[in-house]
Amino acid sequence: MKPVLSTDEVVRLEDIIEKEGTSKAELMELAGEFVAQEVERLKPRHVLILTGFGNNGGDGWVAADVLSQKGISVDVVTPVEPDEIPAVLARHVARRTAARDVSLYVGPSRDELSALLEKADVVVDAILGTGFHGSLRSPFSIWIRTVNDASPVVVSVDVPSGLDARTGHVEDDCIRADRTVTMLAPKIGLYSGDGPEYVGELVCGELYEKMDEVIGDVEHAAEIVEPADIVDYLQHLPANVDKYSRGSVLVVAGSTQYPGAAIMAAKSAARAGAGYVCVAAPEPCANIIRLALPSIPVVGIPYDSRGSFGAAARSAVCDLAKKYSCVLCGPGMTVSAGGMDVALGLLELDVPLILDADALNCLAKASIGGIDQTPEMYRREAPLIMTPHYRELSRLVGGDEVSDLVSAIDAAQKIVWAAGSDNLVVVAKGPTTAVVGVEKVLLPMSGPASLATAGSGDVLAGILAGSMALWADQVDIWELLVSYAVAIHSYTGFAAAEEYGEKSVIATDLIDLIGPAMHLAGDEALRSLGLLDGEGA
Ligand SMILES: NC(=O)C1=CN([C@@H]2O[C@H](COP(=O)(O)OP(=O)(O)OC[C@H]3O[C@@H](n4cnc5c(N)ncnc54)[C@H](OP(=O)(O)O)[C@@H]3O)[C@@H](O)[C@H]2O)[C@@H](O)CC1
Ligand SMILES: Nc1ncnc2c1ncn2[C@@H]1O[C@H](COP(=O)(O)OP(=O)(O)O)[C@@H](O)[C@H]1O
Ligand SMILES: [K+]
Repeated sequence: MKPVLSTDEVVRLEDIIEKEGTSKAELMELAGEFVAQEVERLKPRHVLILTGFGNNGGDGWVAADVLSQKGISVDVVTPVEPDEIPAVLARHVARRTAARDVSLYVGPSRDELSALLEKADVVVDAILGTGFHGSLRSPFSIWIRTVNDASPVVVSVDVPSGLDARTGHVEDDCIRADRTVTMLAPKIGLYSGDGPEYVGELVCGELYEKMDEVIGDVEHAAEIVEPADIVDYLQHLPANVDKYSRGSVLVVAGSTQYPGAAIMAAKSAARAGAGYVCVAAPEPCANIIRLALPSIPVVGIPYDSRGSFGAAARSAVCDLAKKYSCVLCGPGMTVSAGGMDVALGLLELDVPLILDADALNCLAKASIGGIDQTPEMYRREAPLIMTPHYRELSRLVGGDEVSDLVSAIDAAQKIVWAAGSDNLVVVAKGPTTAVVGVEKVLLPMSGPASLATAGSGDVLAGILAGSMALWADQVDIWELLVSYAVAIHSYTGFAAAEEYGEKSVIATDLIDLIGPAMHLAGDEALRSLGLLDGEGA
């Protein structure tokens, strides 16, 4: 797994590295050299480097120096003369570079900049990095708009200029990069909010050769889960399994209004590997589910006047639930008094439990001011996985704003820290999904925007339930198993987008692609471990 840091922790890391004997001036040289190396890969003849007032610009000046010494023609744009650059380190490297064979343009007009952009094969954006805050000021607001209008090939240094590296928020405008070369470790803002829209391909220059010795001394905002990290869950089934030893899932879901959610979740659980899946649904919708899923038994449960779980549902569901390796509760069940009773009843059982969708809305309704105020409601011995999207997560914590990855991680941490249990994981679902436990925040591979379609969450909940049933006995770190399920869901998104087209994917398409998604994940894991060549088996 690869760490992702907050900007404050990046500063701490730089201080630690300095204490270990590598100065910030040396880091800037290494950063500039790394940028130059990444730019050189693109085989440009003419490079335009845009620099700002700070050390991000310093990286750009070093890159200009290195590239010009390799015989590449380099134009450097700066807002002020090198002697007037306020940041000391950046001023030093700017003066040095200005004396080399580069062409300098101080404070060019928009037309002059457009003309420079036209000449360039590659543009290096070293205008603003982690020091950017507030609203974009002139001339950078004009430069950024001019660059984006010209749409050249852009390599951004550390962070695309205009992106807040703390939150991923873009207030006014931001460089749209083809590649972002980030330094030391990726910043959380590259994954949050608007970040993924602007970053392009992300490359990290670790710069410091003994990074392994110091990275543990700073707090990680999150860790990226790579294919090799989930390889344990991609193994073949042992030959001697039977349908029960593969693990069983009870899907407590559906209502007259939303039988489809139960169908999708149950079918996904079976496709994800559970040997036996059963649905417990309000009696009036049980037949629809039976007809849709011939391989899955459906138990009709007492219901209310709206066709949702009724007053007698709790004991019926809880009696059944005890027999399963894992219970998934929530998809399509609506928020009803009976549903709330069912969710609270399941929390009291000693069975691995996934609460999704309306089960979470029921919990939110059962609490005043957020569930983190009443952790006794969800603190338990057996594993509990909650899978809220941003709006559900906001409801769970009493209405706090949850609008991006950073605020979603904050909200999820409130929930897990209040209970303090190792077996509790909140899956904060969004364009980038965070798997949040008491000690770890994991970022599994994200899927395509095609996944933003109604019912996609029901499929994820099913994949998670099937995976939990299959692997429950072999889990050390619940966050990792959950990350595996999120990654498989992401791969179904890519496979479906390829088959049906990005905009045409619907949630039911994802279900039959769970198997192919496991193959894709397996190939990628083996390839990253050097056990598979080329495009896969
Ligand atoms: N230190 C190290 O070891 C290493 C650092 N590294 C590099 O340093 C970068 C961080 O450098 P940094 O801290 O100098 O900040 P940086 O992003 O250049 O911006 C600061 C300048 O921008 C200005 N500015 C701010 N907001 C603005 C706005 N809204 N609109 C307009 N201007 C605005 C701000 O002005 P001020 O707010 O002070 O008035 C100040 O002049 C980091 O991203 C990485 O690339 C790497 O080399 C690795 C080693
Ligand atoms: N823009 C996006 N890019 C990638 N994945 C996304 C995007 N938007 C949503 N998703 C994923 O799609 C799923 C949507 O789940 P959810 O909102 O619960 O859907 P539903 O309630 O309709 O079943 C989540 O797994 C989420 O991470
Ligand atoms: K930048």
